[in-house]
Order: sequence, then C-alpha cells, then structure tokens
Amino acid sequence: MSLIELNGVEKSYQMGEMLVQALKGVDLSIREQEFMAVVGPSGSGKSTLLNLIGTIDEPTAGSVSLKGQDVNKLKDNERTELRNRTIGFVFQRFNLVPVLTALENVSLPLELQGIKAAEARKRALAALEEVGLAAQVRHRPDQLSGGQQQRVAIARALVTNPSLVIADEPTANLDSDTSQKIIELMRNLNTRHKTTFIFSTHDQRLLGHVDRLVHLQDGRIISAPGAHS
Ligand SMILES: Nc1ncnc2c1ncn2[C@@H]1O[C@H](COP(=O)(O)OP(=O)(O)OP(=O)(O)O)[C@@H](O)[C@H]1O
Repeated sequence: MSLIELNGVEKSYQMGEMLVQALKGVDLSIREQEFMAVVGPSGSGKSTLLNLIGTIDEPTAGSVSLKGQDVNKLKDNERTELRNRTIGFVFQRFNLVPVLTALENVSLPLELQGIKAAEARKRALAALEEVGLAAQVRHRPDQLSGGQQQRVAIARALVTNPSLVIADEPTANLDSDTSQKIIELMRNLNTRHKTTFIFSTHDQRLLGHVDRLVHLQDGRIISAPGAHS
C-alpha cells in the first residue's frame, strides 16, 4: 500500500480578482521508506505540494490519501490527530523555540502528546544523540550553528516516530557543505528507521542520494521516475 496517494490534485489561490493555479492536476504515489526530492523553479508549486501531502492544506480538486484514508473526508480534529501521529515537519528556518534548550525543544512534541517529562527527556536525548548533538543538548538555538539547529529540528521531527518527514527547503539557510551533511543525515535516518522523507530543494548538488526525483514545472509534474530508476 502507498503511504500517500494524490489523485488529480489541483490547488488554486484567490488573489483579489486573480485565480492563481498553483497545482494543475497532480497524480503521485509515495511508498513507505522512500527518500524523495521535489525540485522545480520558484513558484512551480513545491511548497503547495508539500503542504497538501502534509495535510496542512486542502486541495481545490482531487484527493489526498494518507495510509489509505482520504484526508478530505476526515473531520478537522481527526485530520490533526492523523497528522500528529504520522508526520514530522522540518522547516527552512528551523523554527525552534528560542528560549528552550535543544533537549527541551525535542522533548516538547512528546510532552504535548501527554508523555511524562522524564520519559520525554530520555527519548529526546536519544534522538539528539542520533543526530550527533549529544554534547549540545543544553544549548539554546542561539548558541548553535545553523546546521546544528537544523539537526535539532530533525531530531524534533523524528522523536515521535512518524512514518513520514516532510522538509520544505531544509537547506535553504545553510552553506553547501552543511547542506550535504544534513541531506546525508536524513538519508541515514531514512535507512535506519525506514521513515519516508520528502524534501524540496533548489540545489541540484543535493540530489545524489534520492530514490526519486519529482520535478514540478508550472503546477505540473514533468517527471517522476519510479524508485531506483
Ligand atoms: N497563500 C497563497 N496565496 C496566493 N497565492 C499563493 C499562495 N501560496 C502560493 N501561492 C502561489 O502559488 C504558486 C506556487 O507557489 P509555491 O509556494 O507552492 O511554489 P514553490 O515552488 O514552493 O516556490 P519557491 O521555490 O519560491 O518557494 C505561486 O504562483 C505562488 O505565488
């Protein structure tokens, strides 16, 4: 079974008088454990696509299914619950809570799920060790480099054991060496945990590790070869 299935997905935004068609009929099936990149020029619809896959936005037409469930047919609270249980997010600007330490940032999603503080800290510590930040757990975001902050964000996305991690331009604010290392880290975690990863990028040099490349242009997929092709 596919983890995610998009059928005939369209997305339009009303901008005053103008209708912007961000996605114009996208069919896409994403399997468990895939490591997939979405590329395309600015404005081609990458963020729109990731937001739909992440169930944080709804299509204007067509359907998005996650684990066999048509997301549009769920009530708001059911969709939020499915999202919290299934998907982790990594952002371009890291989006860490500035006043919290790395450990507290990574513990937070677990505590929000009602997991006791001691258990949450234990799991957060293990996640931070996995991304190579054992020595920085007590640092606040402003005491970490950009690459380290993104590692904290990746640990935070993974600590709840999601099936899928969505990363919208996770390396946009990083230099090219650090960007490579972040993609390699995501690839390692993908292999080790069998978590599906979908990330968007403008950087062709980061595509060496991917199973699949989805190329968007003007709201349409222009190539989406199968895994390992
Ligand atoms: N909330 C919105 N309201 C109106 N138009 C939007 C909105 N979000 C996106 N768009 C438009 O939809 C189209 C696709 O935008 P999207 O952000 O998905 O592209 P992108 O490929 O992620 O671009 P970039 O690489 O610059 O981030 C663009 O024309 C954009 O202006």
